[in-house]
Amino acid sequence: MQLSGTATINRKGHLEIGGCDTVKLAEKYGTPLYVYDVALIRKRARAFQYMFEKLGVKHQVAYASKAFSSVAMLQLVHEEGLSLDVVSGGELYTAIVANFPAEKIHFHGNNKSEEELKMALDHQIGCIVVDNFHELHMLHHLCQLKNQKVNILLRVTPGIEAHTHDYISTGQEDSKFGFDLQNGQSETAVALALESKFLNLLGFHCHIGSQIFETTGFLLAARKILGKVNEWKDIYQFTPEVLNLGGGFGIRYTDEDKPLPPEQYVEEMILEVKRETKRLALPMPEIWIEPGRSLVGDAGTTLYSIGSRKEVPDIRKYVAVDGGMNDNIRPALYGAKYDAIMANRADEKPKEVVSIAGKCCETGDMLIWDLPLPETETNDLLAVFCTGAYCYSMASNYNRIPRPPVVFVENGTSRLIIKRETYDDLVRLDIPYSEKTTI
Ligand SMILES: Cc1ncc(COP(=O)(O)O)c(C=O)c1O
Ligand SMILES: N[C@@H](CCCC[NH3+])C(=O)O
Repeated sequence: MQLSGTATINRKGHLEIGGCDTVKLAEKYGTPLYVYDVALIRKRARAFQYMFEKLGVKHQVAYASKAFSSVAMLQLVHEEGLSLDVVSGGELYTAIVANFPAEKIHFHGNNKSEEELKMALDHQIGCIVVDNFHELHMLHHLCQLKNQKVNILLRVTPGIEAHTHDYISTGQEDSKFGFDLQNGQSETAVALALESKFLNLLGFHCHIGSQIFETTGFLLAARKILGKVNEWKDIYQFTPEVLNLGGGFGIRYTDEDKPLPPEQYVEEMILEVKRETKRLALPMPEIWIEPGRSLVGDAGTTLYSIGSRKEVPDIRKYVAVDGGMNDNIRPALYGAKYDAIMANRADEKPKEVVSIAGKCCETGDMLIWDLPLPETETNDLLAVFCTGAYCYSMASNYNRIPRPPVVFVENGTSRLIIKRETYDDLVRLDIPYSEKTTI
């Protein structure tokens, strides 16, 4: 297995990330523990911006904070010059606490509440990505009440089947997201938005899915949208300032995955949009993108302590760790595959094949099937790679298990950025029955 970013194996045979020995990190912070390689996040952030700058194309690279959001993470994202995509009042609140510049925040979601839209307007965020007619009317009305104008993009569904898991495919016609591009919904939305003196229509957004390894779908989406723009331009005297092609760029979880470098996704998109706008004599729009997983996914590693073992003779060896579907729901939810090594004996050759079980009371709580490892012992340290995206952010307290802490490592220094939950945290919102509280 190929190590990512600054990960390496040190002279003691321990996995080291960001110049920090993972065995020491586990001693200091306990396990399970999420460790983020800050240098790798910075590298990815720069890689996504590089081609836009090289080719002189106006752009925004907005980090999709659903992948992993915390105050420190958003501060790092801002330090690297990115914009931000939020998808709920909670993600927006985190951005505000992190002092993220409001004008660089974009608000997504297929069912934003009135309260969430008011919050976005109160903070005068950069752009609201309007998903449906209900939201379009509600936003117009709220702006009218406040006598405030807001920038919007219309999220369109281009009718593209991305080659990925059904649950994370979003560009197909039969989707809960966006205005359909083919059946006239998008055109009606354009007309309504342009009629409103409170909605400043910047352009269009589409997001075709997640963990995508090729550029075809993105290019096809761009062509489809620009084709419609061309049809509508004389009717509405409107051409978009912004074309947002979403996120979804794939990463390597295991050696089976073959993602493209960030620069290639961006370069091909830019060239396609340039070609198509030239062909149709349309003005070149700004291009915005929204990478989530590809900015943080392989920068995250989860450290677990190995506990119990169970052998089913001639069938399987189960090795259990002190976390599982609470801190990484992806194997149970999507059948996602991960790679791992023994962090405290990373220089040893595999001696057995084991299956890594989580500690939840669910048969499906299996993190990795059939993993070659050196002979495992209780208290060995397992490092599961590529857990930076959609692991902490989708973590739960199922079985009343506290969520693990998160540390950033960089240049030999570790820094706690999210504390471990305590048992007290778990009961913090509980109201004892004995108080006879009535609502
Ligand atoms: C609208 C939107 N933008 C961006 C993303 C980020 O996707 P990814 O993490 O695959 O880059 C998502 C999630 O799939 C999304 O729904
Ligand atoms: N949570 C998904 C990605 C969802 C993206 C949201 N649109 C995953 O872990 O792969």
